Amino acid sequence: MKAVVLGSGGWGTALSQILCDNGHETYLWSHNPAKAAEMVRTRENPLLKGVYLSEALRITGDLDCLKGADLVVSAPPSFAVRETAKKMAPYLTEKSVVVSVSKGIERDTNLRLSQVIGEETGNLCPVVALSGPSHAEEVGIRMPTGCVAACRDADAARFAQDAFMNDYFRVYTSGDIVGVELAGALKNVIALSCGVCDGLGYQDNTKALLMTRAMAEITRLGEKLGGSRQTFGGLAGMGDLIVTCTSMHSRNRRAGILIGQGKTPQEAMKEVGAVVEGYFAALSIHQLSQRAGVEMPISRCAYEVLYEGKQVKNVVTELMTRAKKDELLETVRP
Ligand SMILES: NC(=O)c1ccc[n+]([C@@H]2O[C@H](COP(=O)([O-])OP(=O)(O)OC[C@H]3O[C@@H](n4cnc5c(N)ncnc54)[C@H](O)[C@@H]3O)[C@@H](O)[C@H]2O)c1
Ligand SMILES: O=P(O)(O)OC[C@H](O)CO
Repeated sequence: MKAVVLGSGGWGTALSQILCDNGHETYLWSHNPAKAAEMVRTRENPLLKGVYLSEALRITGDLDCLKGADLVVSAPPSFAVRETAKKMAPYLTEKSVVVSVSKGIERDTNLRLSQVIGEETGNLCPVVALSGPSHAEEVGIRMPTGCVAACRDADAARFAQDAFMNDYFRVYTSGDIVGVELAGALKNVIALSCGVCDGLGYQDNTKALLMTRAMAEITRLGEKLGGSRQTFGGLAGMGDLIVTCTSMHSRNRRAGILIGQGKTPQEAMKEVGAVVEGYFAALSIHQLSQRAGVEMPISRCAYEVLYEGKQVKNVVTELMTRAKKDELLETVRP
């Protein structure tokens, strides 16, 4: 099989290495030809330090590598998914399968990323969402990892499962692409918020409280928008929430730590030096939850800190002193 990965950040690079390990003819495309040339020379990506890229992996800045591709992986930051889909569109056929691995919601349209790709490719071929607890740094060194390949087209989901699965990368299929994509985008804001707790010096009780109540609000919005409740308890939901809220690999969490320590969001993102999707998602989620009439106190507070300059200390007090509620019934005590 011929596979092409578009987007040479840490994640696109780690996934291209999996496809290569699985014996597929694999291309890794960078939108920056100079960066592609440097990776060819060093066999390393500065965004995935310490991972040697095998000689069989073809690294290029030439889009013509898409000619005859069976599998196309869309792996840019979410803000560049539409322009990347535009670039792949002329090369796709009805037999192609696109796998979307970015985690976010498109700004302004609030579309899921598979919907954005579908729009730009005229829904010519199926788009599978691959998501789960999977830091590129660990996949790159072949640590056992699990993800979900979700698509309404079960054959396409199985095609992606077959392409990626091996003895260190386990892939489950799912028909709930809505839930899988939303879970991946929503958890980034919570990972950032968890980092803020760390930055403020709060410890394990606080983070367990935050993660558990975040699951409740993420699931509430996800279900309202058509996702399945079970998905939010699975790898793309709970699994990814755990890994991003607890790992120092997480760019969202690291940005949050810096904000908790007093940096502005812009300073924090600059210092992290890689894409912090939670910053962008906070805005879309705020709009989506307002439109759907779903209460999301943690995500709303993150939005207020990131976009309205609210002080993090005030936000914590506000969250802790909200009206008294029943945990299961979600009702407020009069
Ligand atoms: N890093 C991970 O562990 C991981 C895991 C799962 C999912 N993801 C998701 O994958 C997506 C990409 O993240 P990443 O970690 O690989 O990013 P990264 O921060 O490592 O790198 C971003 C990459 O995007 C490239 N880029 C910038 N503008 C572009 C454009 N207009 N067109 C194409 N490429 C462009 C940059 O050159 C860079 O290579 C994000 O949505 C992220 O949430 C990341
Ligand atoms: O580094 P983060 O916070 O963007 O998280 C990366 C992945 O989503 C982890 O599954």
